[in-house]
Amino acid sequence: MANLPAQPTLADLRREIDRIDAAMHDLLMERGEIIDTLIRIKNTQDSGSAFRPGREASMMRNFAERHRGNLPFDTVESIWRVIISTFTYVQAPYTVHADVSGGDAPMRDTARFHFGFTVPYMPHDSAASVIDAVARSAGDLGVFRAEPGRSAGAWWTALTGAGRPKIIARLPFVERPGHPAGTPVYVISKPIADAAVRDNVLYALGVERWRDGLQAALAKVGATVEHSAGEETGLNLLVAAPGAVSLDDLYGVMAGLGVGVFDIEEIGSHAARFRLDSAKPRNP
Ligand SMILES: O=C(O)C(=O)C[C@]1(C(=O)O)C=C[C@@H](O)C=C1
Repeated sequence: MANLPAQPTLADLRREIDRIDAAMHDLLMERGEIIDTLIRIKNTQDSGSAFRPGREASMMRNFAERHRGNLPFDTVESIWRVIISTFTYVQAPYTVHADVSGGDAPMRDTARFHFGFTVPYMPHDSAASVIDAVARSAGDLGVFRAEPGRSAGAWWTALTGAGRPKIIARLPFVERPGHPAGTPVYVISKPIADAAVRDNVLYALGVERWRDGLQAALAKVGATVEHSAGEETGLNLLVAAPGAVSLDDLYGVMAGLGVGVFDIEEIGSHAARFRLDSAKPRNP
């Protein structure tokens, strides 16, 4: 407000708004020049994907922590999600494939909020079809609803095996009551070696059957059952555990319960969720 007289006119204020808008536009174009150099440094074209979920999570955390004033944080988050996702796309074009078997509207809102409109959105009628599309692509992303019971079948078992797509993020990074695109989703991509954030690790756990006390026993090591699906061969679980928990710890939990395990495989990892407890903007 340094350039304004004590009693500004509407024209004075609009001049200031024009000055700020031009500065923001200049800064975004300058950001684009940095991205041009970053493409060479990161060798994005070789790996096929520029997505770095750990970096994105920490950027969003910083914005949530520093935000002040009357602009709703929803707007800040959506603007920067679009900036970051679009600059990811500028580095290496990708499509977002979404499993809309639980409804198209929430997935479309989520995809547009987190990836904007420049990045193509492709709906699929099953998780299997999303995983297949990502597996066949160079650097596409897939999104599934992360809420229990919202996706049919043990879709996560298709993520097992070296070279198969893996979960690389859980969105939104910043959780809060009344989030405008609050549907929690897992994001998958082909494995990106230097992109993994291991705050939370996800496992496909195949057991012979459900056993009372299974959730309580997993909770003792900080693990949770996120999804479960029964099949003729047994029960498939999608288990989330803190990064410090090892495969041996999980085998130990199952052995302690006397539950036979036929498979435990890591199927990805993601950054710890960050909670913003009030959706209201904080005042300066
Ligand atoms: O930091 C990087 O590695 C980038 O590619 C830059 C950038 C960004 O635009 O800020 C874009 C994509 C990544 O997912 C993270 C951040």
